Amino acid sequence: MKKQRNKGTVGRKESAGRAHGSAERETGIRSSSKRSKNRSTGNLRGARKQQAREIAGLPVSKNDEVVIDIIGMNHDGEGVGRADGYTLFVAGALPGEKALVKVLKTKKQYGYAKLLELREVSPDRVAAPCSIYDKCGGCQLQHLSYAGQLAWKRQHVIDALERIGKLRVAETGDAGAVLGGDGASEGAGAGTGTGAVVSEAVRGGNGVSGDRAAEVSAGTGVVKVAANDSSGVTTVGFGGYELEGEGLVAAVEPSAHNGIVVLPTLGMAEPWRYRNKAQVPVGVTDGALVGGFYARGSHRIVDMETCLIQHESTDDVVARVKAIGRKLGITAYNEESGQGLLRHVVVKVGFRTGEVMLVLVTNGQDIPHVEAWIGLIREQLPQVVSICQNINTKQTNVIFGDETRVLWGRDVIYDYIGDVQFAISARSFYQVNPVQTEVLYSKTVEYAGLTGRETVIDAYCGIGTISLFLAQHAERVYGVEIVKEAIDDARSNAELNGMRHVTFEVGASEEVIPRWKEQGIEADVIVVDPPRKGCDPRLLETILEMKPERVVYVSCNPSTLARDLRILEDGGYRTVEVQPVDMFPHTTHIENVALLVRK
Ligand SMILES: C[S@@+](CC[C@H](N)C(=O)[O-])C[C@H]1O[C@@H](n2cnc3c(N)ncnc32)[C@H](O)[C@@H]1O
Repeated sequence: MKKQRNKGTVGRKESAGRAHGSAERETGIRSSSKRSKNRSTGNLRGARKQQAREIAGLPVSKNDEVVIDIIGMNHDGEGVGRADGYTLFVAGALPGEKALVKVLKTKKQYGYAKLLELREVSPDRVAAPCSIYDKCGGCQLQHLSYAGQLAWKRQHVIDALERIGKLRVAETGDAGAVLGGDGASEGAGAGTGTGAVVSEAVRGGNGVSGDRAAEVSAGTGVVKVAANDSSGVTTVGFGGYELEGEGLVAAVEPSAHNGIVVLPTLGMAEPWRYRNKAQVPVGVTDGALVGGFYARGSHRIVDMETCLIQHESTDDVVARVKAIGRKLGITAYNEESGQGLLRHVVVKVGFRTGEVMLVLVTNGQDIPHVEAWIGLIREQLPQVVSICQNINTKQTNVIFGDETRVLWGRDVIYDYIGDVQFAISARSFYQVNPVQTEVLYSKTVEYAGLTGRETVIDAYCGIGTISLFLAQHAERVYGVEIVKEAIDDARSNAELNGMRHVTFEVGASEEVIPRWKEQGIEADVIVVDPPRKGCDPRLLETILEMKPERVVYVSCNPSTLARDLRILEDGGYRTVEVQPVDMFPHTTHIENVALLVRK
């Protein structure tokens, strides 16, 4: 039997800004069994629950409604609350909020609850601008202000370094630091530019529980930062960062000279419409061809007209392709039956060049009325310079099949990161946020400290984007990557840019680099950009044996970054600085670049 509340269920969007500060302020647990006494099965159910609770020894059980304080946010972007010391994850709740939640599921160590009503609202809560935010799984943090997102990402990195890497993070000074206006930082963490003073008092009295609490005040407001409880939860309050120029920056100066400086996250001045690639699943709803996104936690396709993190061109291309498909009577692929033709519409956009590639992923070779299709796309979408078909007849979640052919136009589009030109094919990997990629790579080059005379190794080089960026400032660059097609792209991109001093090899970094060492190749700098699982231990061993002056570690996973930094520290390196870069605004992804020098 479903319990009714006088206030209805709130979604993240609805709950935004819905303050209930004057409402009842109890923090106790409301047992669902107690409140169901008027119902026929209530007593029995209550007794069972009571029993289960006693057995499990948990302070709450399923369907209980409790008012809890949200004290942190986990790596999935869910609010973390405590009910009598028991951890509850609550999607859509933010640190600093008090919320009425309903327990959905309990496990021994933690459980999940649904947000019913906000009793106290975080000042960092914003109304998500996207109309489908509640249904789509693409973004997780739109209900948190952008400044709040950046602060949380930085704190998440600090937590990982301290807890997983057992590394010492520099405390930011009593006198504070400076918010940089241009994203530049000088030396180890001393920011330059205009802006506000940032100060952080450790074990500060901002009322947040945890073993470390800090308060940061900036010129534009107050940032409360608190961190760390024993369950690995980051607790953080937000606010007070300033948007200026190219990005949102704040540099923090360490008070002591020891410890790693973790710079404030480099964010985007305009954190919307940043993606250059969309992969839109196509299906049928009520008999009509639709394309959009998979509803959260399912494989049901929901139609979508606009995605606020995609380039504007993408909306237009997808809408017109769907309309043309409907007009020509194209069938949509059905995952369950394996029938139907059109599986995905993939759109790639060159931000700098404006060129667009359209890829129709089909469940079969033949596209009915293909000439009419091409004609209409060309007529309606002049920015499209390449129309490709990729054939995928497998019953799989993998988007692309092995065969790609050009239906019309070129087989690649071009784009630039900085001054380096890249050719992007239907299948080639290319960073999805070109604006922030330039920020990330510029920081990588800065950390590499190149004068033009160095030999650099770029491990896990993909299509050689970092290698070519580095090659503009180095005497020789060696790149290694395990995927052959990526190395083919890397070589053609080197040629495209007339860079002959870059050598690429296919293979595992942990096998190829030791071989290079045996061949007498010595690196002044080694750059690594591994997948989420981090560096292979054999590669770390080889780095320690090769003893480059600097190691620059680009990472998409703070946990494995922290683990690997520990190994490098133990082997004779010192981590000087870590720069979080926001490559994926409104999502929980965190990218970092770290500088290590030989002790
Ligand atoms: C995070 S991506 C980095 C790509 C590239 N540096 C960039 O910025 O676009 C990691 C890359 O490592 C490659 N990879 C995975 N395991 C590898 C290994 N053992 N050795 C070399 N490359 C590997 C993947 O194929 C992928 O291209």
